Amino acid sequence: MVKRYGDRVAVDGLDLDIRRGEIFALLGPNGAGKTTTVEVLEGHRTRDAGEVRVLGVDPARGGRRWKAQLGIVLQSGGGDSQLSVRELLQARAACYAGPLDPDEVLELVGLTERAGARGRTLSGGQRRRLDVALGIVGRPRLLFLDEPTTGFDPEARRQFWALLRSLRDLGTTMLLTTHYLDEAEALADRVGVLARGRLAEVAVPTALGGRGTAPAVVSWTEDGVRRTAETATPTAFVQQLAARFPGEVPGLTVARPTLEDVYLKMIGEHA
Ligand SMILES: Nc1ncnc2c1ncn2[C@@H]1O[C@H](COP(=O)(O)OP(=O)(O)OP(=O)(O)O)[C@@H](O)[C@H]1O
Repeated sequence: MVKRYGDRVAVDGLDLDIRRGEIFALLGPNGAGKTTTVEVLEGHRTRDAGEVRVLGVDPARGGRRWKAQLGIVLQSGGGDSQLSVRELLQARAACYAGPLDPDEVLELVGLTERAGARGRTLSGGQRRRLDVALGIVGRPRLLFLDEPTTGFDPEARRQFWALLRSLRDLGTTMLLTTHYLDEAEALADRVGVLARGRLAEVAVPTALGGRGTAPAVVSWTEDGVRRTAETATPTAFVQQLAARFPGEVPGLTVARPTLEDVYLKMIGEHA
């Protein structure tokens, strides 16, 4: 898929398959083309070239029945309304042929106690939950989430992850964009890294950038100095190291590259 804005190529030959029932995280620096990609898939933007199918349909030609199978979690859709949380959700549910029960959705996103509150009196995290509730009440087969947990406190983020996992268990396919690599690691079945409108790599989070086979870094403190060594056989290395010390090896850690490490390296190479 190709998308240009004037002479600027925002998406440059993207080739991507998202599997039914998976959570796919699209990563990439600001301006990499994530939002543009998602908007083309949603049918909100036209593309300049390439073939795109979403639930078997070209988004440029998708009709109402196709649209009704998509859920889109926008950045704060209902937050400013005078309507109550329940009324907003009931109004949205009425747009669909086979919606979920609005009260069950409130329960699922943890907003039951705020059902009577006006949208604008919700906290930031509660608004985001409402955004998700609005996105899923139509029982979508495919859910798009654009940076869903921005502004969440750590506990709310964990709860939100659990919510997305339970949606996956119900069979919902999800495409999310995020700048939080821990979020991608915790949630995604696969991640794709976009850099300058091109896909640098698609992999399961534990294998991205050769992470699964990368050497381990062993660190310890010896004679008051912090030492590190890279090794493909950390177990043998630590055994030898342990033999040199009478008890515990001071400050011992064994680490593999984090998702953030490989991501930053990948982005650097594609800059
Ligand atoms: N409507 C537009 N008109 C012109 N250029 C645009 C438009 N929308 C996006 N762009 C450009 O296209 C490129 C990709 O933007 P896009 O918003 O898709 O990136 P992104 O990966 O979602 O970034 P972010 O992480 O900041 O949300 C950027 O260079 C951006 O300036």
